[in-house]
Amino acid sequence: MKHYAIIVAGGSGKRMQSNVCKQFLILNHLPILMHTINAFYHTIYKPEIILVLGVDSQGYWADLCKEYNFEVPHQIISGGEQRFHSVRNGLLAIKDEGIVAIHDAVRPLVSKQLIERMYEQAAENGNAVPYVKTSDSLRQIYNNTSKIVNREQYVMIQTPQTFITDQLRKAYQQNYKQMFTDDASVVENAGFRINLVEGERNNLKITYPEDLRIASFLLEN
Ligand SMILES: Nc1ccn([C@@H]2O[C@H](COP(=O)(O)OP(=O)(O)OP(=O)(O)O)[C@@H](O)[C@H]2O)c(=O)n1
Ligand SMILES: C[C@](O)(CO)[C@H](O)COP(=O)(O)O
Repeated sequence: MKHYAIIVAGGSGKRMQSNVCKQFLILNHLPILMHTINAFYHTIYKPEIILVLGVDSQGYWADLCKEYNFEVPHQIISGGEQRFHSVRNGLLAIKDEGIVAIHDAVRPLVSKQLIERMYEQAAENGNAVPYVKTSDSLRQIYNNTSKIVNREQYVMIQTPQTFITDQLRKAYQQNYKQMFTDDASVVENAGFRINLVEGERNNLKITYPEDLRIASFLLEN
């Protein structure tokens, strides 16, 4: 069975408010995206890596690879308007059957153990989607007010979300919907049951400036 990793790095990082797209920012001496690709490359599965990049970023990435002597083999595919379109473009580059992990470029702290667990669980169950419980209380907002909800009924979803190619290909034939904020939502809407697997608290998504400082601390400790 072949193993693939689609790393989506086609976003512009508006919430980070930096001049350089956040996936290229330096985290403890290495661009975030290189940490992320290395994490997959160093697993026992050594997946074929498909890197989805915005057309405007591809030259910059080539320069970074030279500057950092980055030699992990990867195929570059152009991104799309939304994350959904970027994933779909990456998926079109996969011709064989296998297991595909889809991962946000901006989750560089993902562990080797979590990636391997996701591939194993997807092989057994068709898909695997990592989650963590919330330690905060949750409220639902409506009509200018809010109401407490039962937090035991909610979990927070991470990546790598991992699927057998058959499920992903069927799911990504659908047209884009606003509710498709991740791959599990696309696959579920195509009629497949989602298999939740425990994720990792450290597997944070670098979204806001303070996340970069937290990630830097976690990497060093
Ligand atoms: N059209 C898009 C949009 C997002 N992504 C990727 O999807 C991941 C998760 O998205 P997010 O954290 O929202 O990144 P951005 O869209 O870049 O950030 P923002 O929403 O703040 O602009 C990121 O690795 C991002 O590069 C992508 O490949 N293609
Ligand atoms: C895919 C994801 O990281 C799962 O938590 C999340 O849905 C991405 O959301 P974003 O708003 O595109 O960052």
